[in-house]
Amino acid sequence: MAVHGDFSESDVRRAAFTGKSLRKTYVTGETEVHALRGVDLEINAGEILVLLGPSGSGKSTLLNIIGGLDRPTSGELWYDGKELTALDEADLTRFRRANIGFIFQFYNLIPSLTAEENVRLVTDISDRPMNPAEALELVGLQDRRHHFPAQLSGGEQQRVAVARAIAKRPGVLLCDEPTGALDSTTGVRVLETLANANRELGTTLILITHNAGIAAMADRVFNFLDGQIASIEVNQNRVAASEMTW
Ligand SMILES: Nc1ncnc2c1ncn2[C@@H]1O[C@H](COP(=O)(O)OP(=O)(O)OP(=O)(O)O)[C@@H](O)[C@H]1O
Repeated sequence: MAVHGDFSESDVRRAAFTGKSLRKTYVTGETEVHALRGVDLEINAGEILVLLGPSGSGKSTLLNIIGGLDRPTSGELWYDGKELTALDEADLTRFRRANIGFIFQFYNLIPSLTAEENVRLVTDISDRPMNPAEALELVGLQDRRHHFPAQLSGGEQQRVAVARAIAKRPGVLLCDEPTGALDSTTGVRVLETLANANRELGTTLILITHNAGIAAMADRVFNFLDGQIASIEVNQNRVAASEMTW
């Protein structure tokens, strides 16, 4: 897909996470669930990282902690030299607004707003956003910007969600099953737009999937098991999103 825009490396907020002994325990009544059991990690700025693992192994818990939506029960998390686990709520919210874009399985677009208006919701409250039209061009939807979500296919709606997430130029994109609701061809198109953001904007991309095929586009894969990173795979030869099928 062609990508236009005047983005330079200096536009990118450099990102690198370091996690030390991250634990998360959920307590419900008498029951304790150990969702993360002492996770140590390094996430490189600008990499594509895939989190794989069985249901309940802690992937979403980690993603939410990395994105500042939740806090670990214990342990430290650092981003770009700052300790996120030491921030108060207001500063954690500021970190999240400035640095993190989220993409979920279901697109969470506002039905009564056009594609462009959905993106504008984010750009209106960001420091130095892209123009919404420019963000939609990056995901190949410049011709659909005046369409409402109901007038777009599932894959197109997810690409609007990607445009919304990248429009504030976040250093990090966190994606929880971004193709879970899509067929293979449409899912590949969405992954291409994510890979484009990684390549063109230098955005660090962290992606949860149940689909082991998607791991082929990653630089590295964290394999989760029972609240821990059981193994890490390094892909010497990353496969282009456009060449993947499942
Ligand atoms: N808010 C919560 N309260 C209590 N337990 C929770 C909560 N959120 C998650 N858990 C539990 O923590 C464990 C890890 O959940 P998590 O959602 O991180 O797993 P996951 O690997 O993302 O699973 P899936 O692939 O099914 O999304 C699970 O046992 C889950 O039931």
